[in-house]
Amino acid sequence: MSDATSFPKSEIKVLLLENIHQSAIDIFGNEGFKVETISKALPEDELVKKLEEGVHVLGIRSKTRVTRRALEAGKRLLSVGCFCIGTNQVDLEGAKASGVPVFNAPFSNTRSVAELVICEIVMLARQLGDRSREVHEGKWRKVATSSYEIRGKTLGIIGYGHIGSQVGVLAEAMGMRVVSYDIRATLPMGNNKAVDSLDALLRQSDFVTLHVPETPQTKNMIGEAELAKMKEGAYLLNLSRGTVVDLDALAQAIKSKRLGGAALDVYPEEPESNSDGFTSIVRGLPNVVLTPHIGGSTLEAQEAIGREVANVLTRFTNTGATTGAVNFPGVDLPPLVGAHRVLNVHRNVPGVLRDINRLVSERNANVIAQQLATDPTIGYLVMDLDKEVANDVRHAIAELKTSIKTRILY
Ligand SMILES: NC(=O)C1=CN([C@@H]2O[C@H](COP(=O)(O)OP(=O)(O)OC[C@H]3O[C@@H](n4cnc5c(N)ncnc54)[C@H](O)[C@@H]3O)[C@@H](O)[C@H]2O)C=CC1
Ligand SMILES: O=C(O)CCC(=O)C(=O)O
Repeated sequence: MSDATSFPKSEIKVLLLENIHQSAIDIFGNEGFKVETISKALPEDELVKKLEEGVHVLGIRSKTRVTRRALEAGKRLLSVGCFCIGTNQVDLEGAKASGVPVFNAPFSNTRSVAELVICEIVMLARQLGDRSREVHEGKWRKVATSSYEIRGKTLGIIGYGHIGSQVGVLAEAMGMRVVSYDIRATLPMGNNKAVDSLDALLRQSDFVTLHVPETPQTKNMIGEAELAKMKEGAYLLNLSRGTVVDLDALAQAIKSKRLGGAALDVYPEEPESNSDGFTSIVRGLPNVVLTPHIGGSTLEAQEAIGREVANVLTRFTNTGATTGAVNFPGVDLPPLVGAHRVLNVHRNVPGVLRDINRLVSERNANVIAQQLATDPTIGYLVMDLDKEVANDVRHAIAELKTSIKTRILY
């Protein structure tokens, strides 16, 4: 039996973790929702406890793992918002199976990441991290050894999506030659040349930068074998996800001087909050720039992400619209006028629509508007009905064995 939900706005509980920007808190607050904020990521047990207490809208950034167990504990959970680009931290299939759409901000921090990549390319080429640290320590090493211009050098971009293509455009403006590798065909921006294999990219690039999502295919996609294919003295940048690079192999390639340096913003294990310490095999290596997952951490990006994700979550809560959800069939819906709206997520199995239509017609309900979107596993049906019968229809549909989540909007 599904969990039927309908309530006044003041009873909608929003839980925001990981220092989500005030712009989001303001949007939810102005909407009349109840907002609780916690500045760090929650480990699974604590998240389960919070969700069991009755959270309707959960907001996270990249660190909180939203597991199937957490989703199953969140009986009242309506939606999850990732206030970032990556959604690998959420069990997306588990969320879908629980009738919970997951939203993100697909490009509000793109430019911030791209700018940091360009900055770090110059840093690596000039050994800026090391020179700066030395001067802070009172050492004056004015040397040109192993310092280069980036003009005319080749930048290899792995993952030519939003961030990768922005990086390419900026790098060309700095006089670099740009090549890219992606598993799908993409529109090359500027003079970028797509190459047809990872090998080809690794062998010709002076700088290699990674902009792929965390997936089973990208896990350790840069390991010992791939590092061995890179040019002598080349540089590696990873501002995507920590699982993409084998850090033991990277540390070895730096120590043996096979690579000239690396810039890392993400790690396989990251601290949950700013007060936790950080240990890694790559700490203390020469010409290795380490940052604490700040690729998207600019005020501009955080403010924009806060607004963007809070708005889509609010729109889903108020209208049922799932446009932009990363794990759910998309239904774009206008605000509700002159009717009640029944929203039903169901298992996509034969006979489900027949059963729903029977319940509607038995109640003599007039369907004012109806939308259905499906994928191979679920269906999302939205019906605007006469006010007199809508609640009765909602309860009857919620009782169907095929229903996953059913709610009504007044
Ligand atoms: N360091 C930070 O603070 C941030 C990190 N990120 C990370 O950057 C990643 C990329 O972001 P976007 O460019 O917005 O994503 P996107 O989805 O626009 O682009 C990713 C590209 O990678 C390609 N790709 C996927 N698997 C691949 C594979 N095995 N080999 C080659 N290419 C592959 C895709 O086809 C796509 O074109 C995000 O998934 C996120 O993990 C994003 C924002 C901030
Ligand atoms: O700073 C954050 O919230 C995470 C940024 C990130 O990795 C992303 O947007 O995917």
